[in-house]
Amino acid sequence: MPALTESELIQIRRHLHQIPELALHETQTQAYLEQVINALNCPWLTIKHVPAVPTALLVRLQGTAPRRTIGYRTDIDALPVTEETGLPFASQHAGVMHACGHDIHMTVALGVLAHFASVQPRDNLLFFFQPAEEAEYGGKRVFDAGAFTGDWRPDEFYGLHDDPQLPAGQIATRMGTLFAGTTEIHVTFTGKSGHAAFPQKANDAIVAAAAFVMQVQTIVARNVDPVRGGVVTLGTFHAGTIGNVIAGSAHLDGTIRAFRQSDIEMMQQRVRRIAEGVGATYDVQVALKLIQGGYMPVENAPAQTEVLIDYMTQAPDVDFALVPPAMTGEDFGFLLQQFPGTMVWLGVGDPAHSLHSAQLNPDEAALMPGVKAWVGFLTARMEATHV
Ligand SMILES: CC(=O)N[C@@H](CCC[C@H](N)C(=O)O)C(=O)O
Repeated sequence: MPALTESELIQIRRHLHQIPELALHETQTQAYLEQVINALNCPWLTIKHVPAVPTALLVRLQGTAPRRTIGYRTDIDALPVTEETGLPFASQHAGVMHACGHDIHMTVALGVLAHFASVQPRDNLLFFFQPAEEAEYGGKRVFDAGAFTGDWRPDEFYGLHDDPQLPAGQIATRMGTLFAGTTEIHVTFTGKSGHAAFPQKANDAIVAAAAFVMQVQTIVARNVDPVRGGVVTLGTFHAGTIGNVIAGSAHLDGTIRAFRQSDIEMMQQRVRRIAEGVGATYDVQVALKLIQGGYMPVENAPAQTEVLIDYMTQAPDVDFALVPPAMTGEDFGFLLQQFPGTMVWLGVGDPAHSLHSAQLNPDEAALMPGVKAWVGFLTARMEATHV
């Protein structure tokens, strides 16, 4: 049974692109992945489901002479973004889009899996199709459900994320920290609604929330070591119904980011203190939730990353670059705390658009080089005598 051709990869990617689903709701995506995997008809392949996280999918390939189990993880969820690409294969799910390129990630994973379903690997391979990367920390949920135990325990774990700023097909990573750790901010300020003409009879939640927005900007400016950096972004602000009614409540969502866990904890503490201060100053009630879940900093493990960089640098058909760390988050950071391994970027050549853009249009020319780089690396890794 042959591995997937470039046109088959493109067909798969376009199908996945049309059926994006939000975190923990990836039922159609999971069914399609299983359909493609079952069609491989591979006798050394086993599929496992995780009842506690029903949209997760684990696939194990039995090795011929295994000395270890090598894990490869891809995320499968999408974002609440309304697609604006105008592509003929654009999202068919209103308000949901693969705006972070997880359709590309899944397709590369299927390409690698299909190769080792046609050429039995020497070591065992574990493919993890992970729900809920953008929110709800699916990697940690599946780990906590005990899915990575016994024969399903990887000795090392690898994964990729696409990067529109890099040329299509380029692989890029670094030793040490690749991505930030993050914490979601969810906060509601509750005051008292009333007539716009009588502010003295009401308590304006928008004014309190606006003060919060401005004050948290001081965290990066005044509390974080400027050499290390950090991010506090509030991405939503919902309040009020009409211009002549004072809003009784305001809800905001955002994210805290830094490369060190100690900085993240300090920033969480500052957000908490500022929210409490705003509550006291403006006499509003504050309901604050800070959720880190599994979004730990993504730390590439020294031994595996050195081997990977050596391979990618020397492989004649791999375009490889060393890159600085980025403030993107990834719950693969949690899995890399449990199992040593490496995350890389895969360039998808769309520099006009960032990840999470409604117009993101990754170049499909990245698919085959992505598959080949991983097949080459995993094959070399399985031939190596050292662990
Ligand atoms: C690669 C990527 O874009 N990941 C997301 C992860 C989000 C984590 C969490 N929901 C948060 O918002 O902090 C990212 O936004 O970086």
